Amino acid sequence: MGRGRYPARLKVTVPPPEIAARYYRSWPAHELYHHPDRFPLLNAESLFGRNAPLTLELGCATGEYICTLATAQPDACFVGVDIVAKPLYRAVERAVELGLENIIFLQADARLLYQRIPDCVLTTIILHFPPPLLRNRQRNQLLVSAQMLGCAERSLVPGGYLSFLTDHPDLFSLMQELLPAFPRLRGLPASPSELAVFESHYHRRWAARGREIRGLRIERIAEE
Ligand SMILES: C[S@@+](CC[C@H](N)C(=O)[O-])C[C@H]1O[C@@H](n2cnc3c(N)ncnc32)[C@H](O)[C@@H]1O
Repeated sequence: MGRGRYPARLKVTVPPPEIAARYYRSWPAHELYHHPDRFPLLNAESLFGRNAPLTLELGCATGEYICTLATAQPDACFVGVDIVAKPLYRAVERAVELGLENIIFLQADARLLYQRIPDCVLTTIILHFPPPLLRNRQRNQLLVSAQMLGCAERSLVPGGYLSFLTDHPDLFSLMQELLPAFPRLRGLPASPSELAVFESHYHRRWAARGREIRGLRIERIAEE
């Protein structure tokens, strides 16, 4: 199995049209790259038709974690993004099983989405177990990047935060190296309870193998 992508053997079915219309969107990379204005802005108003706190998960895979959050916070809105469609079909099944009305899954390259996120619209960004750096030349494919942090600094509301977890020491160091360039973001160590939330496949997987899980709660601080 690839280290960064979800298992190709995952058995899922494409959601029927009426379910897909409710829970699933696909924004093709080529079109998003060349014609970003053809896509809606990523905020609660345009995606859910209401003004509500919005949480975005980057690389949500089968949506285990974000569905747990959406169940616990029915008044807030949630968007799970993944570049691969198959795990998102499973995420949609999960949302249907749970009867969720406050979540959408979006198949898109997260790195092309940042430009569609307005300022100060997100209360939380989740980045748990993003793919690691495998080779140096893949550096521009990383989700841990200055581009992502620039988006977080701009799009999080003051007091909002980015939850970052990884089992990969190099990715953790990279995040720490990048952070000082963003004066409105402050990285705090993840609390023991944040590190112990085993609500995702990869969290359980790496913890079961005894890998050390590192995390940061990166807060968007208010202007002076
Ligand atoms: C290791 S999995 C982690 C999944 C989940 N967050 C968890 O904790 O179990 C990384 C996920 O990131 C997704 N991913 C990788 N690059 C991406 C990108 N550029 N945009 C969106 N998703 C991406 C992969 O498809 C995969 O589902």
